[in-house]
Amino acid sequence: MGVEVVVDGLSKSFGAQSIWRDVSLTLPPGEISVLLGPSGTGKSVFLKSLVGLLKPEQGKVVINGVDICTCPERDLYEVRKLFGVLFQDGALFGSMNLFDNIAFPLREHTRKGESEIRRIVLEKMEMVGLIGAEDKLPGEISGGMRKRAGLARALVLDPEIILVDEPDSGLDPVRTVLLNQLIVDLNAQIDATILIVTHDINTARTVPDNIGMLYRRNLVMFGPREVLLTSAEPVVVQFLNGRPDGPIGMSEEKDTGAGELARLSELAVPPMMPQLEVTPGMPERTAVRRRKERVLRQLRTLAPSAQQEILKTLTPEELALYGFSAPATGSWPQQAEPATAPAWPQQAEPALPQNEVADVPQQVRPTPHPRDPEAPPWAGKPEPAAEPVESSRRRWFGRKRGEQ
Ligand SMILES: Nc1ncnc2c1ncn2[C@@H]1O[C@H](COP(=O)(O)OP(=O)(O)OP(=O)(O)O)[C@@H](O)[C@H]1O
Repeated sequence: MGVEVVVDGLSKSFGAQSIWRDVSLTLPPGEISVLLGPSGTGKSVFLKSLVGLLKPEQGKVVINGVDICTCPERDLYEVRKLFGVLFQDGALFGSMNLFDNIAFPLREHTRKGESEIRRIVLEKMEMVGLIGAEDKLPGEISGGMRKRAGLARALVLDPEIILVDEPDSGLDPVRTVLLNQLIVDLNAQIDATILIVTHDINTARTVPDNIGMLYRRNLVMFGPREVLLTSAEPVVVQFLNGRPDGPIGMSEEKDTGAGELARLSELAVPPMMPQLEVTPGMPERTAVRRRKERVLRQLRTLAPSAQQEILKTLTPEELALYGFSAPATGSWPQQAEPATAPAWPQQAEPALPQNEVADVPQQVRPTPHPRDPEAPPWAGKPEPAAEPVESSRRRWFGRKRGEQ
């Protein structure tokens, strides 16, 4: 199974330019997460910081107990072996054919013989559908093939963490969906922890288990996909609807007028789309079951709209097991206290320690846009405090790290 990546209080600047500050999130092991954000918000800088290519000034990135921001170079070298990175353009060497490009990390970082290298390279090329293209140069193939070759190269060292920078850039919608399907299938086969950086709405809505969003130098949120995809935060609604009016503008520092926000508040949050399933014949994604257990443990801390979407994914047996009653009329949720601590009948692992449950608020970031009358216009209209939805949204958006 992939390893957990814990990011705690990370801040990065270039000179006087602050890129993002105090970013905290945990990439759950073996799950697929997406980091969204408008252009220039520092998504690629975040990926490079995770793999130790850039050094944040503050905070930690802890992987297998090693803080890669402060560890000695030799420890960083070891931790980096856990990673496979697919850069935007595939980052292939133009003068090498695909076979040699994909074999490169094996020849550089291992002592494997050429026959073993050949076996591994062909296995990975088959996984990404590139068998037969071994002798092609990167300049002779399409953008989609280059991405797949980059993915094959990212896989040859059997990574436990895969970082993917904008898999959709330069691809048509069909190739994008095919690449997304490939990533989901790969996750089923190797159970690696995957983080995808993108601004493609369709990818965000269909691929990940968890979604985060960077905006104005802050991590607006990070958590189960249902939270962001049902959020009514103006910046999220604008982004998911791909609208010109709203807090996001050509300039990062755009001010939003009241009229724009009013138009935005009339927009519906797009309905949830089903998550991509693995291709028939592939192994199941074991991360799906682990995630379900994890998310159900934190269910009551989530916004009601997210709770509803999560409960809809449960079978009647799971509803009964977790102490939720099925809706009589199709309205959700009818949530009761679970009779017992959640436990799957087939669960082999011991019950989680208490503090693991207490970790949940670390996923819940305070909003940089507090909804009060003093807030700037882009923060949106304050809603009546008595509304249960609002109070629950405050619980999701307004919680400080460490608060229960
Ligand atoms: N090595 C660097 N030195 C100085 N500034 C940098 C460096 N790398 C990135 N930046 C700056 O950091 C900011 C964020 O860049 P980044 O590429 O991470 O954004 P992004 O969110 O990935 O954008 P896009 O979605 O357009 O790819 C930009 O202003 C960029 O100019």
